[in-house]
Amino acid sequence: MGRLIQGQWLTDDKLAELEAKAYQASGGKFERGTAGFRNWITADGSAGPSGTGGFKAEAGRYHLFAALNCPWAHRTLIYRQVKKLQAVVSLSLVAPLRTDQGWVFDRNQPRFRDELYQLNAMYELYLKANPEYSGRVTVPVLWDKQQQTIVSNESSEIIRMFNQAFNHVTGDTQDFYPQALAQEIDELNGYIFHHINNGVYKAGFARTQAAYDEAVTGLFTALEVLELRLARQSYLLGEEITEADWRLLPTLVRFDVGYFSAFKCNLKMLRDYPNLSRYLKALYRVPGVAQTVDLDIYRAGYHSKSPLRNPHGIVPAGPVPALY
Ligand SMILES: N[C@@H](CCC(=O)N[C@@H](CS)C(=O)NCC(=O)O)C(=O)O
Repeated sequence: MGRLIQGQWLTDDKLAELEAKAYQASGGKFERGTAGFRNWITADGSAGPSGTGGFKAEAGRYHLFAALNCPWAHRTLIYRQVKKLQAVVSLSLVAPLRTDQGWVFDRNQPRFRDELYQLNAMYELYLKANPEYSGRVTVPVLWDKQQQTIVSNESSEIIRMFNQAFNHVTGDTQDFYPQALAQEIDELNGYIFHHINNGVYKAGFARTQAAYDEAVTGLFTALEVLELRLARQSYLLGEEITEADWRLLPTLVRFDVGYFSAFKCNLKMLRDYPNLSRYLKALYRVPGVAQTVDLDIYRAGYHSKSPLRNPHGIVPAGPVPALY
């Protein structure tokens, strides 16, 4: 994996000591860091809730860097489809497997080539934005071709920009974050992030039994809560799809093929929940969404070789998911 420290790429062996100290300080719990670039694209270029202004929504100006296997990047890919931004915001996909150089592109596979700058690795993009950058090199990244810098590397904010900043460009006015539901969506997002989106990682990356037990209990309790909620209504907030649904989908769609075995989230499979399964299929059928999903990549990605979790890199054959 590795990380940039003052503009230098450091591989995992050099970082292992640093990381072990962080786990020691947290009692074996996995703790997620925060993203470093937090500007906003707005319809008129005025500043958003954080960062600086100057990022006006314009066709052709911005580029999204994403990984198909990354659930956070997945949100942004979904929004690019459902908000009809394919022709407005261009896209590069990294190869769906992290290496000791972090996320890299693959010139031999057209799907995973960077046509914008012919980059070899994502860290080169971070260095283009800031040659002295220190921190994790994460996807997704929303890039401004005009100012040659990163607008944002925080998926929860990129989807809010995609939700409305480009409406005048695309003519698409669907609103997945309506003002009247904003508070309820935020509260549910917080709950789902803590127990489900990040809950699977807390289970999978735990280094003590207690940390794993806590995460897995929280995760399955939350799934039961949502299962009950979906007995009364089609989507999390009622009969209309909202941001809360789009943020849940990437975790649900990876559950049976990835988290169940690779992260030991195995009290139940997602398919054992009738309402969540029906709900997942309904979201999957929204035009454009299926193109953002690749179960074989998830299965291979979550079971890739890892000295801690899967030393031989054996990819399990099942389960065969029932998505369609
Ligand atoms: N805050 C970020 C987190 C994104 C994130 O953690 N991405 C992972 C891939 S799933 C990543 O790129 N990790 C690289 C690393 O941690 O070095 C977001 O939600 O956009």
